[in-house]
This record gives sequence, C-alpha cells and structure tokens, in this order.
Amino acid sequence: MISDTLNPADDSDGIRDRLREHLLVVNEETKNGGVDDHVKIRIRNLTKFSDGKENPILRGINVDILRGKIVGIIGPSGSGKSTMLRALNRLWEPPAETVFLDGHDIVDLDVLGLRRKVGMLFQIPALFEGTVADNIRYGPQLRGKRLSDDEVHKLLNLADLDSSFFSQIGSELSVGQAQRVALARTLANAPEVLLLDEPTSALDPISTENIEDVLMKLKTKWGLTIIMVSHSIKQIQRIADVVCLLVDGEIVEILPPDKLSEAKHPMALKFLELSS
Ligand SMILES: Nc1ncnc2c1ncn2[C@@H]1O[C@H](COP(=O)(O)OP(=O)(O)OP(=O)(O)O)[C@@H](O)[C@H]1O
Repeated sequence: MISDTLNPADDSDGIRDRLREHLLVVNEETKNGGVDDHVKIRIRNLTKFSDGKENPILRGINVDILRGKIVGIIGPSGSGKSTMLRALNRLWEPPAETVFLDGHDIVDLDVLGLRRKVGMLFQIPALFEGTVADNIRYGPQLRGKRLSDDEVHKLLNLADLDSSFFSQIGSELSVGQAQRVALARTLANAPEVLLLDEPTSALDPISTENIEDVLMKLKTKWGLTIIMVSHSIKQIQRIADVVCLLVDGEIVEILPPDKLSEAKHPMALKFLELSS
C-alpha cells in the first residue's frame, strides 16, 4: 500500500530502498508531482468522471512508476485498468497536475511528442497498409527521417522477427506476428515507456512467450519502463516487478508478484482467488 510518511533522510532500516525495488514511494516532498530521478511516471489523485454514471471510473489514483521497471496492472473487468493506462499518453485528457512524465505535467507537453515517448500496444494490432518495413518506417518518417534497411532489420530483430518479414504485407500476417510488427513500429520511435493493454490476450502460448521475452529484453537492455494490463495473473507473475491491483477505480494493493497472496483488500482477495 502507499506509504505517505517515509522520510528519505530516515532510512536506517533500508525500507525506502526495499519499497523502491518494487515501486512506489509517495513522500511529502513529491506528493504534488515534484521531481525524483527514480520515478518515470508519477500519478497524483487521478480521477475520471463519466457522463451518466454515478460513480467515477477512476477514484484518486496515486502511484509512482519507477524507471526501468515492468509494472503489471490487474483487476476485475470494468475496474478502470484501460482507462488508467490511456490517461498516460493522453488518449483521454487527464486533469492538470495529475500525471507527470520525468517531472513534467503531461498536459503541458506536445501530445505527439508525448506519444512518441510513451508508446502503446493494444489487444489487436492494427497495421497500416503496405509492407512490414513501411509500417516500421512510419513514425520516424512523420518526423522527416527515413530509416535505413539496416535499421529496419535491427528493429525486426529486436521484436524477434527474422529478416524475411521485411517485405511481407502487414495484412497477411498472423495476429502474433502482427503484434511483434506493431511492437517494432513503436520501438522505431525510441520510446521511453511502453503501455500495453492486454497485448497477448489474442495470442497463442508460443507467441505470448515470444512477446514476453522481448519485453524482458527491452527492460534489461533498453531500460524501458513498461506498464502492462493483463488478465493473466500467471503472465504478470512471470514478467512484472510489481503488481497494482485495481478495484472500482482505485488501486487497492501494490505488491511484488510473488507476494500476491498477501493481499488484504476483500475484493482483491476474491479476484485473486477466482483468477488462480
Ligand atoms: N469513455 C467512456 N465513457 C463512459 N464510460 C466509460 C468510458 N470508458 C470506460 N468507461 C467505463 O469505465 C469503466 C472502466 O472501464 P475500463 O475499460 O477502464 O475497465 P477495465 O478494467 O480495463 O476493463 P476490462 O478488463 O473489461 O477491459 C467501465 O464501467 C466502462 O464501461
């Protein structure tokens, strides 16, 4: 759970470092979005109301996403996981002073620049018309840069696709292959953060494992910060450094993946019990 009392000067028992390993320290200095080198994305009191609904979709989300970690987001259907994720690259406009990237309020940033830094993959990849190479070149081309063949091959390789995919037509690929092309296309923008909304739920176990391996590589080799919504608790346990559990628009638990059994919130417990 969120600790709002930790004082960085008083860390004699090392608890701050331990918490840092797993994410999330909210302390007095940074409560209102101050800068902290370890924090890539800071979310403060993020609330979303929706027309025609009595209860807000998100209710005061507070969390720090640490640089270079994989954060898993789990929770019952309709708990607000996708809505939370979509705020982070402004697919909806969060209120000012609620989401910060490297200490900058994201609503003050150029939205296209933000989306280049904070890439996103969805459940079903949507490739553009044309070849795989055309798809991968798309983002840099918008900024006037044409990737060389060699650069495209490197991105294919990074996404675990062999060279033969270069000239294939995007619409002729399997969903698993298309998802890896979508990943390569996102990586072509040199993102710092990846938002993943159930990226493997339409894939078979082998394609799922391929994507998971690539994500682990991106974390360790590129230092990417990855936030992943998944309905598979096993998947989250395989790859996440920390797990946030959402219930009714609130983060009710933040735990290391091997400590989910220590959840205390009754709805979280029920959800975990039914999901295992
Ligand atoms: N633009 C919107 N307008 C109105 N209601 C919305 C909007 N977007 C989402 N909702 C509602 O907000 C709630 C949370 O939706 P969201 O998709 O974020 O949940 P989720 O946890 O990702 O669900 P799932 O696991 O089923 O994908 C749902 O009740 C949904 O119907």
